[in-house]
Amino acid sequence: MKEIVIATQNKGKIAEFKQLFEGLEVRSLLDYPTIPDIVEDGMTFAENAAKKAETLATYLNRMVIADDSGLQVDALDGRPGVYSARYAGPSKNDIDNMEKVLRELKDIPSEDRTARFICLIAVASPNQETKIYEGTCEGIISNEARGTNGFGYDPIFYVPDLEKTMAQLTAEEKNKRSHRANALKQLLAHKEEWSS
Ligand SMILES: O=P(O)(O)OP(=O)(O)OP(=O)(O)OC[C@H]1O[C@@H](n2cnc3c(O)ncnc32)[C@H](O)[C@@H]1O
Ligand SMILES: [Mg+2]
Repeated sequence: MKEIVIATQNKGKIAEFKQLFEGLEVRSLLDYPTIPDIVEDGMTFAENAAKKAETLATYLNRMVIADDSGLQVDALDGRPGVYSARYAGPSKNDIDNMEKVLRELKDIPSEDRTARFICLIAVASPNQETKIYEGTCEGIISNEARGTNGFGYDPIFYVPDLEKTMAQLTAEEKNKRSHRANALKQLLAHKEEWSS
């Protein structure tokens, strides 16, 4: 395998997958601008990941992977969850999304600000059953945004054992422990299930 296609338009994810799949050519939806938007109308990360991977796999007639991911905050009953990208509205603005979470947690003490990132990676190939792998990463929602690395909710996601937010980690540090890295480890550990 020389090339991997990932059904995502998210530049933050693409940059991480390029590092995680070191040595492989990584292509994404940004390389296929004529493909219509894939509507993420699933109730779960798994459904959305499968839909993104299967849509592009059918279109390109080849194996494609997709990542559906998000933030789950315990004090918010799991929100933003599958709505993470559009939590503060359809413009998918990271700052607005973080501000909304911080506002909703305003009166919540740090011991009750537990949260996790979740990533579901789907592998789809024409005429084959889609396989799904999961990774998580535990943390605490900080009181303010800190750091400029990464993307999405990284500046408000505090990693207790490193005493930094995810956005204060280098790409290498994030890629050692992230939900995406953990899902990818599962995918690679079960290669026999999807490679043919
Ligand atoms: O669907 P694609 O095109 O892959 O891009 P997207 O940004 O819409 O991606 P999702 O539908 O999977 O939504 C995931 C959202 O969850 C957040 N998120 C996911 N992984 C993250 C990470 O590693 N760090 C911070 N936030 C993350 C971020 O807000 C993403 O936009
Ligand atoms: Mg999306």
